Amino acid sequence: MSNDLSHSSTSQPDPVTHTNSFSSHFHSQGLPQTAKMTEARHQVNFITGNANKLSEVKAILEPAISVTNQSLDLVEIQGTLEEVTIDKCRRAAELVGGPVLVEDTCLCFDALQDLPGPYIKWFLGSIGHEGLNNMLLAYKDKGAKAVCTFGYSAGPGHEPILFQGITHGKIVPARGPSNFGWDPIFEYEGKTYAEMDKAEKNKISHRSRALAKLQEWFAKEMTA
Ligand SMILES: O=P(O)(O)OP(=O)(O)OP(=O)(O)OC[C@H]1O[C@@H](n2cnc3c(O)ncnc32)[C@H](O)[C@@H]1O
Ligand SMILES: [Mg+2]
Repeated sequence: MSNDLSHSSTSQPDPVTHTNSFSSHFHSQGLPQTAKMTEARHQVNFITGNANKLSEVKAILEPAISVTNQSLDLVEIQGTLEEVTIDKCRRAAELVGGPVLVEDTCLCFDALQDLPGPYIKWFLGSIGHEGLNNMLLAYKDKGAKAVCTFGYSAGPGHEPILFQGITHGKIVPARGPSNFGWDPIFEYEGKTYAEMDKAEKNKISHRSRALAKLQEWFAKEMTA
């Protein structure tokens, strides 16, 4: 795929186990001391293999926060979207040996109790836009949530902090260019994401809503 930044698989550490409830990871619930940033204040190292995600994150965060990127092939566990992001973030921090930002995107169908959710990549790859529409044929309700969950870790051993953004829309037959994932079948206020220009999508997207929370947190950290 042209938007895939992955080059090769990287050896993975053993899975990290944790006992904390993920709700304590959300930034709105207080900042753990361990999350204080040091020299990485105006910079994040975004670990993703997805070039489209990277370009949206850069468009939204830069120039205030500079974004570097490493494309690592991170294992993604099964679980809730928060569990997936927390685990991904811990693995990334271990592999990189420093501060990291990761992100996991879910597409949740209201009629299907939020499935495919974190497994949307595999559904999209297997059955495509038409198949995803067909999954909802039996239901009147075509509502869907695009959910973006960023995880920031100050480094190995530092608990991830989560920033989540949600945009409600509906699933429609594909309209617009097929450059980025399921953009052509996710409609928000009459336009699919794919029919919007980049700036328009970045104003209302699940990703920009999550990044607004990250920016707010960074701003507080810088004045702390
Ligand atoms: O390396 P990572 O960051 O994990 O990148 P990825 O492409 O594997 O991404 P995810 O694991 O988060 O899987 C999400 C799927 O949804 C797609 N996707 C993510 N954000 C999207 C957006 O804003 N619009 C359309 N499709 C999107 C993406 O291409 C994947 O198929
Ligand atoms: Mg992925």
